[in-house]
Amino acid sequence: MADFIVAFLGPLGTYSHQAAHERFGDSVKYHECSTITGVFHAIASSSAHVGAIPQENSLFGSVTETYDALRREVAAPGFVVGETILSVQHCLLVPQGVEASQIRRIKSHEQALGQCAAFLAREFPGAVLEKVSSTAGAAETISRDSTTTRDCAAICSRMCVDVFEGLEVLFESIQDAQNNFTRFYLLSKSREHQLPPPAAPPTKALLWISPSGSERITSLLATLDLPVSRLDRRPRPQSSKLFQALYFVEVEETDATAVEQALGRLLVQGTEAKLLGIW
Ligand SMILES: O=C(O)C(=O)C[C@]1(C(=O)O)C=C[C@@H](O)C=C1
Repeated sequence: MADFIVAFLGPLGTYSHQAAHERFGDSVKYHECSTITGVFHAIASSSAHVGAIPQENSLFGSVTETYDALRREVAAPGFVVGETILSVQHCLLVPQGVEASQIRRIKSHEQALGQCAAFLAREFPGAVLEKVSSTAGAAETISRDSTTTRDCAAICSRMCVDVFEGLEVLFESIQDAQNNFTRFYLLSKSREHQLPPPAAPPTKALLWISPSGSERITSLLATLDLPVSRLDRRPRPQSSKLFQALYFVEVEETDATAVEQALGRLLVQGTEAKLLGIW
């Protein structure tokens, strides 16, 4: 298993890193990427066997960058072969010695800023919120600049205090509800790639469907006739029709044969659709 490589949104200390480590442990190699889209590229270029990709948070909802990467990669390799769920507890980290009254800017991933919106409005109503590529990336920046920049904080995991020098925790568990979970897709280059240890028979699947001008998503879902558990809609700007969309459809309590037959029913009637994952 030593040469099984898992890609994640880095640097070390992100929730993606923790989710990957909880799922795969120490027996695999890890490959850091600087963006979520970079994780897709690592899979497509075979730099990694599997990527851990944040898909949905229980407080803030769908991870837009992931759906946009899935949308752009519709023609590229990449297949969801599993999922893993992580409990997310955010901290506010500052350079050592900095007090709350000094903070003017707060950096984090947009998901983390969104999950802490009530805390930020209550404690730091005047602060500038800066979106960066990851929570640990925010911690890395304030650590690197900590001697010169004393008005900046990062929202990230407590683990970042141990990963980056010169930081301390100012507030703990600052997300808008105690129960906060992020679900990650495990993306592989192809359907044939099995996850270690060998997976149980699949019960879930992900497809995209792009209704043409005359098709309605409701009738396409009726044709699909599978137990749909979630539906996400993203724009499809390259199409000729204004506001044309792609629908990401997740189904559960199903099996591979039922999914393939359902997809076949859409394709045979000329609907654009593709299987993006089965696990
Ligand atoms: O920035 C990180 O630490 C990530 O792993 C990304 C991410 C996300 O995109 O949702 C993962 C889990 C948390 O919900 C916050 C951020």
